[in-house]
Amino acid sequence: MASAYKQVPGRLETNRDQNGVIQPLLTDLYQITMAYAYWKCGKKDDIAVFDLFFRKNPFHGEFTIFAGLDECLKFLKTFRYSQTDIEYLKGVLSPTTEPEFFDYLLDISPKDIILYSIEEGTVVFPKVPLIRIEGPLPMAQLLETTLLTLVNYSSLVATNAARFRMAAGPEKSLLEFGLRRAQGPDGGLSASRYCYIGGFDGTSNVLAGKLFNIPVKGTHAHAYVTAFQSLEELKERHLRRKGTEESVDFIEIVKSWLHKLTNALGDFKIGSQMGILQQETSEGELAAFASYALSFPDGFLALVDTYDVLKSGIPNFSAVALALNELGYRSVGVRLDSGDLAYLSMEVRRTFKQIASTFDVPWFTDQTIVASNDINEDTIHSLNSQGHSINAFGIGTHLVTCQRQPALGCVYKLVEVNKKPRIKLSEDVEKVTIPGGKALYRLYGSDGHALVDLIQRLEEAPPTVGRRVLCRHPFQEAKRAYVSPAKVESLYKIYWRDGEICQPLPTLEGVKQKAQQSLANIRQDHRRALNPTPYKVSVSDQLYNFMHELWLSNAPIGELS
Ligand SMILES: Nc1ncnc2c1ncn2[C@@H]1O[C@H](COP(=O)(O)OP(=O)(O)OP(=O)(O)O)[C@@H](O)[C@H]1O
Ligand SMILES: O=P(O)(O)OC[C@H]1O[C@H](OP(=O)(O)OP(=O)(O)O)[C@H](O)[C@@H]1O
Ligand SMILES: O=C(O)c1cccnc1
Ligand SMILES: [Mg+2]
Repeated sequence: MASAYKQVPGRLETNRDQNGVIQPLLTDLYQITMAYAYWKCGKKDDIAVFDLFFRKNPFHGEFTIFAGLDECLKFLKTFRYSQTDIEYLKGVLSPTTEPEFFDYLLDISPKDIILYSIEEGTVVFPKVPLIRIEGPLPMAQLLETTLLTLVNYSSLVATNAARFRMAAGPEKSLLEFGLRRAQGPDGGLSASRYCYIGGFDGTSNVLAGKLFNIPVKGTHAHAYVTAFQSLEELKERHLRRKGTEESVDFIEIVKSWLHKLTNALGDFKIGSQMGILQQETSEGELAAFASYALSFPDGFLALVDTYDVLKSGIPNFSAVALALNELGYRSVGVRLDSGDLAYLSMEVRRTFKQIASTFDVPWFTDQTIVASNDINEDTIHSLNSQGHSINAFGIGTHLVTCQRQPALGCVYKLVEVNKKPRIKLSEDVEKVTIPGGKALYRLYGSDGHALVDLIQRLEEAPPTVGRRVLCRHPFQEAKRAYVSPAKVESLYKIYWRDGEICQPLPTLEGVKQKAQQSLANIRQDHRRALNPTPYKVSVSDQLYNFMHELWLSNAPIGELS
């Protein structure tokens, strides 16, 4: 896998990686057949404008995080058909294809393309072009599928991650555990990268950590626990007292702590049982925990649900943690991977508190409780309403597969050719495109929150602070409002021109921060999980009239008989 990623040396980017699978042939065949037909009928130098946008926010929500731009730009930077690509295409296209077309393809590059885009990480809304591509029609057409594949899943999973973050709140640690359940290795890598942008703190995916500089984190699996049956199996039993050369028999200390715990907490009602009883703990589990602690005395975190969380996992974990403490090490906590996570986390916390006061180890109360097991956004909301004591969530399947909505419907539509606007009509009004190249502004109210996104024609003067501007619903005539913005933000920048990236690109960390800031700028009611308020996306009066005139002139008048 690592070799699928290659270093891309660049003027503005250093140490950035590009996924080797992203190349000009990673597209749909029809892009190439259309390019041929454009070329053959004399349209190769026509100048086209395409908009990339989506029509509906995912997950019954009212916002989306725009992601994938960095990869789109790297795709432009490396876009070249290789000799073997051309040989392959010669075998795929019809034998009647003129040979000069293949010379044209061999030579083609995005040097005459201009790419305008919203900044990666920005909160975006339906109908708003996220990216605008201007340039020779065949080249602009050839970019469609690849740009869509780079933006669609990235934005979807970043949005999903942002929703999990909002559900969990800013204090909880969120770890992405999805690689094993993702849609293939590339889906897994993309998920790790874009979940980080959306607000996760780390991933268990080691390659993602290396490639994208994301913190890698993890615990251990049930296999590690079931690999042990008794303390006798442990070949290594010794641990150094922290900061000294003194080596002591750690296993003896662990055993004595289990004794102390069962003596002291014999009457402590934990769950439905009357106390911690040594005969109910699993010795194999104790051996697994002790041996893991010997390997990671400063980072000990145990998976406690293999046999019975309250009767075995927690007593065994506590014995090992207190033995570590006796030698100067601080354990980290536990992971719960089954059962009622609200109830168990509360019982575990209560037990930690009791142990903390019984043995005068106040820090023990705050040992980390990680929860995992098929967690989705609703589970987190439900846990919040029940009350729980979980500090960190490990989330895989539902996060990376975006179970609630597996695709964001981003599309790429032609809106202008040779300065002449194009409109795509549809029975479904929502599918009618907004013609021509457009400018985009986010207008803010005096409380600092975004009020509306305003799309204008390029030749219009930008809205200005304090000056009333008419914002119209793009399709419903009666829906319109005046806005006097307290702040106006122009959302497009040119990222690609003259064959190179022409903006400094933020780091992944920068994009992550942008996402959080941008989310904070929209009102809470747009962000809430249940029945959020739609954010307004409007067009200027001039654009409204322009598009509706074009609509009428393109819609054939029927004849009834
Ligand atoms: N308190 C809770 N409130 C709501 N959902 C919960 C709560 N606790 C756990 N869950 C969720 O309920 C589901 C329980 O799934 P399931 O019954 O398959 O697992 P389990 O029996 O606990 O564990 P396993 O089968 O993995 O041993 C999981 O999706 C989990 O995230
Ligand atoms: O549940 P997810 O959100 O996908 O999170 C990832 C899961 O991966 C591991 O399970 P494992 O593969 O060991 O299988 P399990 O379901 O039997 O625990 C881990 O214990 C989590 O439960
Ligand atoms: O580190 C973990 O606990 C982990 C990693 C991947 C999947 N499930 C759990
Ligand atoms: Mg599991």
